[in-house]
Amino acid sequence: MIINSLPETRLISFEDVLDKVKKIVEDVKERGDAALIEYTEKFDGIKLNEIRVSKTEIDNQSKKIDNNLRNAIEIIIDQLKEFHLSTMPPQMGGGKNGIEFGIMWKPIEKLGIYVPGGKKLYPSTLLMASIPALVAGVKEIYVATPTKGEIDPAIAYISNRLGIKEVYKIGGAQAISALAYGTTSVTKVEKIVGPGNVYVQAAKYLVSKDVGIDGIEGPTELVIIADDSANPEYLADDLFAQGEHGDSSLLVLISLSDKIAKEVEKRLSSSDRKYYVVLANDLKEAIEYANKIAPEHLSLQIKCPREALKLVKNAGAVTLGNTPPAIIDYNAGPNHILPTNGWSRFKGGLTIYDFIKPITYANSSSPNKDLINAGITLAKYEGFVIHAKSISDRYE
Ligand SMILES: NC(=O)c1ccc[n+]([C@@H]2O[C@H](COP(=O)([O-])OP(=O)(O)OC[C@H]3O[C@@H](n4cnc5c(N)ncnc54)[C@H](O)[C@@H]3O)[C@@H](O)[C@H]2O)c1
Ligand SMILES: N[C@H](CO)Cc1c[nH]c[nH+]1
Ligand SMILES: [Zn+2]
Repeated sequence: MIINSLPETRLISFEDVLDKVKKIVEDVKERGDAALIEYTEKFDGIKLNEIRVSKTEIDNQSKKIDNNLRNAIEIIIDQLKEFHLSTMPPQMGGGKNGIEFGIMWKPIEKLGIYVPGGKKLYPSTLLMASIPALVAGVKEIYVATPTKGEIDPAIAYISNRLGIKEVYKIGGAQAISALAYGTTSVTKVEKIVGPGNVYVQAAKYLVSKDVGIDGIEGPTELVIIADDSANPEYLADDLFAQGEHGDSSLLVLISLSDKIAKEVEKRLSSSDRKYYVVLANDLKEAIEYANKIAPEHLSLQIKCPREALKLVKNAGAVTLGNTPPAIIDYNAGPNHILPTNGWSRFKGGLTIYDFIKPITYANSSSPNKDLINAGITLAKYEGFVIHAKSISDRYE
């Protein structure tokens, strides 16, 4: 179905399932493994003997991938590492008025990664989350992913290759609750990252009062801005491609050309899912529309993508010109774990900064007198006389 207006809302929002998910999260928190086993049978149709994947299963499944896939994974590991290494924070800090100040970046100790696996397989997501985590120095990574019985061979291979500590055969809200609160089989973590459907994201939202989360990365979103230089076949391919994730994907074409819009619509009409196709009067208006949607993926298939890039305010990741958005999903370097539901208004995709914490410090034996007095004055103004005394006793 083609809709010739901008989307007003996302196709499915996690608010629609919050009540249901809350029950699952609380049940797992209370009953642990028993609840995990029940929900996995109910939602994934799998009777689990063991929640944690054994080392033997990981080793045996790893061996099932062929050389071609193994080489592809190695090339992608290299590419992602290079990108994330290029974003490492420089040494920061300095001093003023006799105070030495600085910042120390420390990795999160125990990290949980959710790797989706309901409708499709996502070993690529395991790479996208674990590589920046490892570059950032995270030592213990725990992975939850729904299975069809045995662990997927590529996920098993990557887990071995990257030294993932434990892998659990659980998905959905129950997996998020288990990582957040711990069960007999599942290790409690400090932070949970990773994309997934609305159940997964609603659960992340609910547990975020107790553990860190990376944000909301729900059903895939793609907005393309195209002009008459774009290839209608590529445009349709890109929309179809992100539609592969499921019916909840939000797919939007903002066209500066009536002819291109019509040609793409012709191609899309063979599909029975929702596409939004709208015309914009000029590039400025097209970018305004995109900024308002604040999509996960933004593709600028126009003559002057670099100029347009400067006007982009809200997007998870942007591909320029003919670059296919799917290259971000697999092998460009930047992350495919990206904010959805308009969250790109205030956050970006996953980077090493999701895995390190800044710990600031200050040190001084003889600060400048005016600075000392400024602190004492403000402390007294606030009524914190002992704060003031603790400063003046040292330095006055
Ligand atoms: N934004 C991003 O960065 C990004 C990246 C990759 C994938 N994605 C998105 O991740 C999603 C993956 O979704 P998926 O469903 O294939 O896999 P998933 O692993 O996210 O979800 C599967 C789990 O959902 C739970 N579930 C399914 N139906 C349920 C129901 N009726 N009630 C309660 N729980 C239920 C089950 O527990 C199941 O294990 C897609 O929407 C895709 O677009 C987003
Ligand atoms: N497009 C997804 C992010 O929304 C990422 C992905 C993984 N595999 C294929 N695509
Ligand atoms: Zn994709």
